Formats: sequence, C-alpha cells, structure tokens
Amino acid sequence: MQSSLDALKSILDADCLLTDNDSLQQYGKDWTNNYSISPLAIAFPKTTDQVAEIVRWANKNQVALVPSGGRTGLSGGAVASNHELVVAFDKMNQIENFEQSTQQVTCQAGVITEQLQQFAMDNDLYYPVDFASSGSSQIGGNIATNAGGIKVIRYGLTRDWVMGLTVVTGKGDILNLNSGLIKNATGFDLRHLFIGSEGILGFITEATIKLTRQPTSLTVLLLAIPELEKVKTLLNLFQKDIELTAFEFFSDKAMEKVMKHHNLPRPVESEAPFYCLLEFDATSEEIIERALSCFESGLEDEAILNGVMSQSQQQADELWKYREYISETISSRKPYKNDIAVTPDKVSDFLHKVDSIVSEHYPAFEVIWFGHIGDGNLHLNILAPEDMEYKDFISACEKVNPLIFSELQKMGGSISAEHGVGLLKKPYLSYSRSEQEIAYMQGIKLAFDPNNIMNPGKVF
Ligand SMILES: O=C(O)CC[C@@H](O)C(=O)O
Ligand SMILES: [Zn+2]
Repeated sequence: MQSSLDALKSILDADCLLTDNDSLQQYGKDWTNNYSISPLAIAFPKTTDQVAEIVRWANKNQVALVPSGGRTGLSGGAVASNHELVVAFDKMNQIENFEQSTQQVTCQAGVITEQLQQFAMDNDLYYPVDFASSGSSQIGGNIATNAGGIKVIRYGLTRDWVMGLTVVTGKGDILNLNSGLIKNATGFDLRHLFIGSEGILGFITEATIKLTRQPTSLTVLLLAIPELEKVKTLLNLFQKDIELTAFEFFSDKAMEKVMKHHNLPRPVESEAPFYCLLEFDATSEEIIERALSCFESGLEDEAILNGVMSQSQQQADELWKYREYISETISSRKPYKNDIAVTPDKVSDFLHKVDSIVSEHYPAFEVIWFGHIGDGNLHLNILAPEDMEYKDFISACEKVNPLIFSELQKMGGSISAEHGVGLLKKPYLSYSRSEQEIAYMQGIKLAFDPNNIMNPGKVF
C-alpha cells in the first residue's frame, strides 16, 4: 500500500496528502453520529485533472474513494469507515468566472456556500439556496445532495440553480455537462443524474450556478399557533395573497431549548405548542398591508394565537435565530435524526401518527419537531433519556423506524427530504423507492462506476 500511496503523492501537489491520525479523524467523517472512522489517507486535489488522476489511481489499486466537502452532512454520506481514500475539496475553492449578461458564476466544488452568497451580493445579485450550515457547506456537497434549506418554497432546490457541471466519473473520465445552456435538447441531461447522486457515480469538480435578483426587504413574521392543523389554514391564507420566501415551523420544546441555550427572550407573548416563521419580501407598503390583513384573518380564524413582525433586517435576523439555532442547540444530545417529507396537506396527520408511535413505544424519549413545513419537510429529532446507554437508544430508534416509515409509505412520503440517504437511511430506502427503481439506479451506477470505487456502500 505504501508504494501506491507514493504513486498518489506524485499526482498531488506537495503537502496535499495527509495520513496523520488527527486529519484522518477530521476528514473521515461528517456531522452524522455513530459511525466508526477509518480512512486510509486524505487527498487534497487542486484541479479537475488531479481528481481524474486520483480516480484512475483508485481503479488501478482497487481503493475506494469518499468525497469530502464541508462535512456538514447528516446521513453519513461522507463517512469513511473502510480504509477509503478521502478526496477533500478544500483546496478547490476558487470562483473562476462570472458572466454578467447571463448572471452565471462558475466555481470549483470546494467553494463554501457563504462565499458564493457573498460573491453574489458583491455583484448586486443573490444566491438564494440557504441553510444554517452555509458557513461550512461546500457547493459540490450541496449539489451532490441536492440541498434544500429554508427558501425552497420560493426559490426551489439546489438543482434549480445548477446550469452546468464538470464531473469526474468512476472510470476517471471528465465530463462537461450542459455548460451553462438554458436550452439543450440533446438527449439525457446527465447533469441531473449527478445532482443528488451523493458521490456514487463520480465527483463534481466544478459547477456553473445561476444567480438572481436580490430581495429588497425581507420581513419575518413569527406566529404562535394553537395546533398543527392550523398550518394548512395559514398556508392557504398567506400564499393566496403574498409570495412567501420561507414557511418554517418548530415545536415549543425546540423553542424552549434554543431560548435556554442562547439566553434569548420569548419572542411572542403567549406560549404555544407550535410556532411558524414566515418570511416575505416587503417590496411595497401594499404587501405589508396584505400580510397584516392575513395576520388579522388568522387571529379571527383562531389559527394564530399571537405573533410579531420584524421592522428591520436586524429584527428579522433575530427572529430567524429561534429556528436556525435548533439543530446546533440540541447537537450535544446526539439526537437520532429523521428528515422526512410528505405533501404539505398531510403534515399534521403524519406528525400526530409519529408522536403516538414514539410515545407508545418509548414514552421517555423526547421528540423535537421542526422543519420546512411549507414544503412538507419535517425534521424529527429524537433525544435519549439522560440515563440511557447511547447504543441502546440507537437500537430502540431503529426498532421504531419501520413503524414510522410504514406510515410514511402509506402516505407516499420520502424517508429523506433533503439530507440524503448515505449510510443512515440506506436500510430504509425501499420505503420510498420500489425494487425496480433501485435496480435501475444500480444499473446507472454500474455504467458510471463499473469497479464500485466511488463512495461505495452509500445510498444502496
Ligand atoms: O438537524 C436537523 O435535523 C436539520 C438540519 C437542517 O436541515 C435544518 O433545517 O436546520
Ligand atoms: Zn432542513
């Protein structure tokens, strides 16, 4: 193995191959809990050609490769447990080209989401895909998981912003896919196969991303709501009259924990079982009037207990904290995570079913609900009782999973709305995808990666 690692060194620039234990532990995992970490080494390519050479080296030496971006994944997609070579994109972090006329920017895969957002701002434009981890997550990883986040209701998923990709397939071929074209009717759009493929077909090395006009005055409404059934009423009410840029929710438990952990005041008068956070672009006085009149109607319909509306960008940012801090606030409890989707009309039914399943089987478990309810995407985080062994907790959660996912299957839902399948959800893929579909996906993998080098063991 040493001689093949030496061959790898000759592909990479000096100091771009690490084998020390700290680096192996750091780069061999993402934010997912509970997997053993055991990579062979960490490679830091700087160019697409170097990535292609690494893939050819891996095929020759039968070494599996695991891609590593910002490592903010929550499904174990970037975990290396079996002596894989980790390919980290940290040194491929250049914004390479910007075309004003098309508002398209081409960047390397390791560009951090926030870096792209800032670049857009500097050019009076906007990259709207956003989430709490945007300070660490990389564009390549976002594309490989088709990341969603908090603005999907208005701006769609990462997929909707990708105009072109450069990828290295599992055979070591470099493909330029779509190259920024708006119209291109020349057969399969392979770009879309790579978006959301979690690195199992090949690695994304560059992306051309479309930017858009900046919102002018993002305004936040934080509403206390008496019961989840009212979410449907609120969605109808507000969406009829204004274009929402976000429609999020969280439970009182989530709110309490964030307030305590970050020493924040209660933002709305009354306590309520659930809170909704709505955002819209107040481009005119008239839109604010319309939002206020929706709010009044919500109070009259008893869909809202009370609420608060931001009067400045700073206040809007303050209100977002109650939602955006949840994941980080509970992370020290190592929650068991589910990231599920149903159509928005089924959300409250589904949530109540899951609550009763968990409380029937494990009454001592604490359930924290939050998520992108306007998209039907719920984050179900289960916390272990303080006195329970972690491994017993995980196996209890795994026992309850089939019950939850059977309900989800009946509703035609998804076991992973935006976090991907990775290792964590792999055992449950058949609740969302038929056997035939999985077989077709396996066939596609074989075409791009015949030697099963690229992120093997993930997804299926
Ligand atoms: O931690 C989670 O379960 C969700 C993380 C992220 O997708 C969010 O929406 O905050
Ligand atoms: Zn989310």
